[in-house]
Amino acid sequence: MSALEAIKYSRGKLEVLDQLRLPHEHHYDEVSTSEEAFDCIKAMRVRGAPAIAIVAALAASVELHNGSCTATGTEDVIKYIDSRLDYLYESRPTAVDLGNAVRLLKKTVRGVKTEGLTDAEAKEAIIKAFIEASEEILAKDLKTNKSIGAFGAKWLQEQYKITDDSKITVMTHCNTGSLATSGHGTALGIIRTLRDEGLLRHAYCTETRPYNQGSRLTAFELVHEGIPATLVTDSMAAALFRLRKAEENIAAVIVGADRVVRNGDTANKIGTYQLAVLAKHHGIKFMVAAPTTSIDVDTETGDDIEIEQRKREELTQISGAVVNADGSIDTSKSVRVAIADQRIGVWNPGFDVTPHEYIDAIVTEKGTVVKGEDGKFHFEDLMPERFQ
Ligand SMILES: CSC[C@H]1O[C@H](OP(=O)(O)O)[C@H](O)[C@@H]1O
Repeated sequence: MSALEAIKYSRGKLEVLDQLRLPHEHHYDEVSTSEEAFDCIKAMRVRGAPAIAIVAALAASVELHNGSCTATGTEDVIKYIDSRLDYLYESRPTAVDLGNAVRLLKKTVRGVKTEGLTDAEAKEAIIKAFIEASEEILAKDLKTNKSIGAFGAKWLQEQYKITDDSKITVMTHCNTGSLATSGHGTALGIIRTLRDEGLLRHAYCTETRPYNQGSRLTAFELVHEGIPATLVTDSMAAALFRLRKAEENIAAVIVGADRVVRNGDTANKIGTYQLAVLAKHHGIKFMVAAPTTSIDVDTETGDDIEIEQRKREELTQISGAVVNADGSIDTSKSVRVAIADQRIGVWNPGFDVTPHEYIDAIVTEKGTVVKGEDGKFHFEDLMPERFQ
C-alpha cells in the first residue's frame, strides 16, 4: 500500500496536499503560480526540504507552461525566469534544496542553444528546457530516497549484524516521509526499507512540537503502512532511552536534514540537537538521512546557517478536528484553541543545528559518509563536482 502523495503533477497542472489539514482531512490545493506556491510553502501547507524544492520548481514550470511569460528576446525571458525563481527562493530560508533547485534551473536556461533561432523559437526552447529540468527534479527524488533507504539499512546491518532475533528499534523526529518528499522519504525511507528487509522491530516517532509533524504526519504514514510504531512527546525521549533501550533494542535515532554543511554540522527540525545529545549519552547511533541536494559545501559550519523563526501562534494556539462523544473524528469542524496566555513571550525557531561531533553517519543516495580520522565529515569523494 503506497503512502500519501504530497504532490500530484502533470504538465501544466500541480496539486499540493494541504498538510495543515492532515491527518483528518485530505485536501489538495491547485497551485498554478509562483505566488500560490510561495504562500503554500510559507504557510507550511507543504513542507519538507525536498518537497519544498519540488513544489517551487513545478509551480514555476506550470505558470510558464500556461503562458505567464510575456517577455520576448532571450535576455528578457531569462530575466523573467530569474525573477520568479528569486521570489520563490525567499519562501523559506533554512532548507538548502530550494536554493539548489533554483541554481540548477537558472543554469539550465542559460545552457539552451538559441543561435539561429527566432525570438519565439528561443523562448519556446528555454521554457521547454525549464519544464523538463523541473520534472527531472521530481522524477529523481523517489529514486534518491529508495537509495538512501538501502544505504541506511545496509549501514545499520553492518553496525549491528541484525538477525531475526535481534531486530532493531529506531526513533525518528519530525516528518521525513512521503509527505516531505515525492515518495518513500529520507529518514522515514530508511525505516520503510528496514521494515521491507525484515530488520525492524519497532519505530518511535516524536510529536515534534510545535507544528506536530510527528503526531500529525509521521504517525499517520506509519499507521497507513502498518509499520509497528509508537508516538511519544519530544520530552519523553530521555526516559524512553534510559528505561527501554535494552529491552527494545533501541539502536538508532534517524533524522532528516534541511541543510548539511561542509563539516557535517546539520540543521534540522527543532528538537533534533537534544535527541543527538541523548543518543550520544545512551550509546545509540545518530544518523542523518539526506539527499546530496541538502548538502551545502559552500557553508563551512553550522554557525553560518540561517535559522527560520516562525510565528508565535504555533506555540500559543493549536488547531484540530472535533472529537465526537463516541470518539469519532468530525472532520467537518476544525477548531483553533488557545493553549497559553496570548501575552506570553515566545521563541519559535523552526530548526536547530546538530554539531558533527554528535552525528555517527550521514546517509545519502550516493552512499553513507562517516567521520574521518580528523573527526570531521568529508564530502569530496561523494560529490567531487562540488569541489572543483
Ligand atoms: C526530508 S524533509 C527534511 C526536513 O524538513 C522538515 O522541516 P519542515 O517540516 O519545517 O519543512 C524537517 O526538518 C525534516 O527533517
